[in-house]
Amino acid sequence: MSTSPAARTDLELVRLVKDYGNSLAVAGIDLKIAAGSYCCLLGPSGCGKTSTLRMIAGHEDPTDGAIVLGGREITHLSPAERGTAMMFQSYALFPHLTVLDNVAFSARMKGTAKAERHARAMALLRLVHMEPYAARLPAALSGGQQQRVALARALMLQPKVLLLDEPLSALDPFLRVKMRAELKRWHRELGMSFIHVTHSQEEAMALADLVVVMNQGRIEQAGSAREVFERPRTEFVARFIGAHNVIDTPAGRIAVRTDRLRLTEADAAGGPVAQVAAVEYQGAQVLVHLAAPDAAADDAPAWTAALPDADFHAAPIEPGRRVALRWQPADAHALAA
Ligand SMILES: Nc1ncnc2c1ncn2[C@@H]1O[C@H](COP(=O)(O)OP(=O)(O)OP(=O)(O)O)[C@@H](O)[C@H]1O
Repeated sequence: MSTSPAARTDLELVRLVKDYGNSLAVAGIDLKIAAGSYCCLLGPSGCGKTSTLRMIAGHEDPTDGAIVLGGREITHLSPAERGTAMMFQSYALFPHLTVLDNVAFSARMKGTAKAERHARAMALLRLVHMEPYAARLPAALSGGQQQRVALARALMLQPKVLLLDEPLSALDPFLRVKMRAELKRWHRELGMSFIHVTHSQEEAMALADLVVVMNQGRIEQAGSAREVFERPRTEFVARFIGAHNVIDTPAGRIAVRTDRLRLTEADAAGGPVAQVAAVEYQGAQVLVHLAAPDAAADDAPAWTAALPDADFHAAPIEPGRRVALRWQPADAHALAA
């Protein structure tokens, strides 16, 4: 499905707030999501990502601010009127209805004739490779199959934006990777925006064109996966995305990727010094975990250098050794205070 540029629909959140009284879940966020994007709202438990998604869906009333879809304010419209559809974590299929009737349910509520709604539901089941299961009840499906049906059911509403609340969290790790590829394919084929809530940075990096990192009801950084990974804006983002070191320097706090950190003799002039706490062989690279000089014995290592295996084996480093941390100036990213 492709749309002309004029028909492309942005979703915009304007100073959006959700205050539950005892907790400020979303603290006034501004965000623009281009039509056709795959956006992941990423952050730890309690950061406000589900509240944000539920406000976009119309399942939660914002305390303040606005939600605009394609130039139309939808802040206070009912879920069915706003051009969004939500796929829930639990899939929420009706247990007593067949797969076909589950998918066709919203059209039945709207009074669409049986032949037409069944034809549309079948076409969507074909899209998600579930056509052979149309007559089954949900209990006779695997988790991955139920999820496909839930997706087809959400698509029946012909949304401009599909909202996915932790869609992969109930699946085992093997199926999760498989379904990740499926989500990407469906997104490409359907051309609508997907907004996907996750606490997994790996999932967000694999799927999203736009990664929105949230912390305590605020957006820490929004950008492409590469931007967020290569130039984390804050210490929170650097630590949450992982594979970064946060290092204090005279010029301020910086982030340096673990694969860009190099180790030299500790008596070379200048730079932070560390003690090798542990060495972990990982095949293509070797992780050297480093303790700050003033660390207590049971502190977690402060930094990690991921060294190419050939470099490590050419000059092996033993635990207990004192080393200096080195990096190229271009690999140091200043972090906002
Ligand atoms: N219905 C509610 N009533 C009161 N407080 C709530 C309600 N829903 C969420 N909260 C609080 O708002 C904050 C944000 O919750 P939210 O569910 O949006 O975060 P989240 O990032 O999606 O977390 P999780 O990954 O655990 O679902 C939390 O402190 C939570 O306890």
